[in-house]
Amino acid sequence: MTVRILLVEDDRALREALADTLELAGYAYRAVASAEQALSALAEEHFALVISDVNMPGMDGHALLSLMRQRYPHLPVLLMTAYAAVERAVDAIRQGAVDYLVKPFEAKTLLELIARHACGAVHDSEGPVACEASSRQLLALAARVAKSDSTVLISGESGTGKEVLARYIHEQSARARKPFIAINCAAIPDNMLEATLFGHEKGAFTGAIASQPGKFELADGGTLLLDEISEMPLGLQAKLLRVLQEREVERVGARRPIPLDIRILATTNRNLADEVRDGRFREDLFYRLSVFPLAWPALRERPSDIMPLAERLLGVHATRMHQSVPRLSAEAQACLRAHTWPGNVRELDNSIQRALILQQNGVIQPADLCLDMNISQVVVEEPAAQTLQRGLENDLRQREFQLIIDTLRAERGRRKEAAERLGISARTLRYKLAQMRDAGVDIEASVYSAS
Ligand SMILES: Nc1ncnc2c1ncn2[C@@H]1O[C@H](COP(=O)(O)OP(=O)(O)OP(=O)(O)O)[C@@H](O)[C@H]1O
Repeated sequence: MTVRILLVEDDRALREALADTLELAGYAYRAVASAEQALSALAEEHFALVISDVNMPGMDGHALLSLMRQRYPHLPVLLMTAYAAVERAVDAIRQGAVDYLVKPFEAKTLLELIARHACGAVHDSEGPVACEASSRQLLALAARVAKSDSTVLISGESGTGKEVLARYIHEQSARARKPFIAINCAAIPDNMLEATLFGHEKGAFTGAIASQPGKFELADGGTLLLDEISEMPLGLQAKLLRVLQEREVERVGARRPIPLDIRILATTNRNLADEVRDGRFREDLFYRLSVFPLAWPALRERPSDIMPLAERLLGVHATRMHQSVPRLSAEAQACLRAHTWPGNVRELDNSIQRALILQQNGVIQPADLCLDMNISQVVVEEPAAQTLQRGLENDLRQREFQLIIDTLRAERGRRKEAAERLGISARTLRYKLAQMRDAGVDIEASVYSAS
């Protein structure tokens, strides 16, 4: 999934610093110094997102934004504004910018906004969706470990996407053109698991009317995924350990070992170390499998993945159902963001599929998602655009408040210095602090509390 970003900033030092941030985070980008150059770049290639400064000589960021809105209505634009121009940021959002950043900002803030806005546009691309910073890191790590032949143990709650990650490792490996075989250890009865994995010779047991290769042999040259490995009976664990050590397999009822060239991946939604401690999982096998452990966090711990995943799943299922892709209403989006997703991505997947069936007129409403939550908490009784506008303005105010608190903290409460740092007069700062008090912010407590 390559996300290409256009960066527009006239200040050379800042442009280079931002470009470094993008590069380190693994984004492809093109950096230009003016709005005019940005328009030529846009005419030449496709970008998933534009990040633009507002104050630039020649055409400014607002003029660039309105031109982009006309020419590329679906292209998300993030504006970077100076503190003093915060009021205009509200205009920018009205004009169609997806968000704005108040300078100076931290790299982390920039990357979070990119994740939120650039990745949603890629629902038709391949590979796992990973927009939250932690997910991107996990995927980058998986891509690196894929190049080796190391055994990987993927852990995570049910439905977090462990199998998706396993496939990704296979596809990124030198074995990509060879088979990927997955077997769910929990879904096969104990007495069948051995023959299914190892294969059997004719007559090895009642009903074995012909010889049959096992999953290990079928995966030869490729990758074998042992899903829910914690459910494997202890006796079989010993046999599996032998296969991993010897790199050969013996069919049930056979004498001759068959050499194997396979890579093993395993998943678990239990804590395997606990299973070892309680005597349900062999310690030696645990160490052999977890040469390289990878853990998918629960979906609620990676909120920036929710919307991009919802968009991807909408695209996938709508195409499968020969339907055009409906839009998620602002209220439905708020519901998706607010839900805690105990069933992780699988629950989101189910919810999107239900919504595709229930939606009317190409717009998904909260009720169509059938989430087990109190929808009235999320839906405000006012038109969607107004709700959204109010949300953005609140968000903007929150960030302004936070910036003031952070600056006061950095200046150890000295107002004059803080005002200077913020680029506003001491009077404006007084006025803003009064506004904050009115809004219920305990300024002293916030500034002097441990951060
Ligand atoms: N990062 C992702 N990008 C795209 N789709 C995903 C992603 N993660 C999960 N999915 C989708 O969510 C569903 C559940 O994923 P998956 O089967 O990989 O989860 P799991 O952790 O292996 O679940 P279980 O523990 O129940 O076996 C699948 O339909 C999968 O396509």
